[in-house]
Amino acid sequence: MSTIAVLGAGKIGESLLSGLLNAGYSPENLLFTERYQQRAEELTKRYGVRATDPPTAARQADVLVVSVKPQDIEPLLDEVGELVTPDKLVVTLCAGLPTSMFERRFTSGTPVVRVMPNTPMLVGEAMSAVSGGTHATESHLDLVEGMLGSVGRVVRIPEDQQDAVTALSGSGPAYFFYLVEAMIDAGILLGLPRSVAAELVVQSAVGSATMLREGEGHPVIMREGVTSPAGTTISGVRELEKHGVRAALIDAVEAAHSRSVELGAKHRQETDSDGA
Ligand SMILES: NC(=O)C1=CN([C@@H]2O[C@H](COP(=O)(O)OP(=O)(O)OC[C@H]3O[C@@H](n4cnc5c(N)ncnc54)[C@H](OP(=O)(O)O)[C@@H]3O)[C@@H](O)[C@H]2O)C=CC1
Ligand SMILES: O=C(O)[C@@H]1CCC=N1
Repeated sequence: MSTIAVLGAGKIGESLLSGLLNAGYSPENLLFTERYQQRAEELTKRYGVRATDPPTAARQADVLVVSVKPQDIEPLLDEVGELVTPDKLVVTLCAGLPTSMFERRFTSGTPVVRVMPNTPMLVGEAMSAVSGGTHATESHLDLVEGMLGSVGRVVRIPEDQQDAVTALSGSGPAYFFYLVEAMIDAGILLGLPRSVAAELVVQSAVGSATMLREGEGHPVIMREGVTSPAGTTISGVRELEKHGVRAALIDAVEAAHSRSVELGAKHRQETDSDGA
């Protein structure tokens, strides 16, 4: 089995480590790097996975998963760039950053696969979208799809759709959590104990998500099924429309898309000026 190193075990890096262990990956086949010793020790204690430094990870692992913030990418690439050779596979989870930027920094021919996952990976329910760079072959993509398929669902997309995916499913869980948070507040306003409000809202979210995934209908049909003539739901829906919640959600996703494009802009310009 390939050895996988997670470079930057923050929120998504930890979710990946945890998801892979839950899916049956052996701790011996996993490595991670973290900047702070205390965080590294905590993760090793929690997961039994070995911490190391980025150059050692680059030498020892077959698959390098880059999961630092886009703003932190340069120092990491300075540290490992020359050690990354075409026998390795680089998987980047970084929002906005194009595969071409990584390819320029590693030995020529190194395969790079760009992935946008999301944090439900922690519970084996990630949504991940995968795009191959110039040197990624079908077998590299298969390997990445196998790895991410063990922690959720995977789609393959052209790289120019990655900023849209980042805005929709990469950031998406935050919008669902926001909605749940607001609904729990509403329950509290109506006098329900917090724990009861939370249970009611979370189970309603799980039930609705299961219907969306397993049912055959469109979300509009499912919403109509809840909305009785002259009933309670239509009074609530009218308020959502009055407050422009649909437009606000569309604007939110569009703003996240713009930010993803912005995070990659500098690196795309460098690639263009290199004539790559
Ligand atoms: N969170 C999410 O839901 C998702 C995130 N992503 C992408 O994943 C990446 C990480 O995001 P997220 O997990 O939220 O961010 P975090 O800040 O939680 O995680 C990044 C981790 O990398 C560490 N780090 C930074 N530089 C280095 C380095 N040179 N060597 C080792 N470790 C380093 C950071 O340490 P320190 O704490 O010291 O900064 C931090 O622990 C981003 O590029 C983001 O776009 C993609 C999909 C979803
Ligand atoms: O907020 C972010 O930038 C990252 C990318 C997608 C989800 N979290």
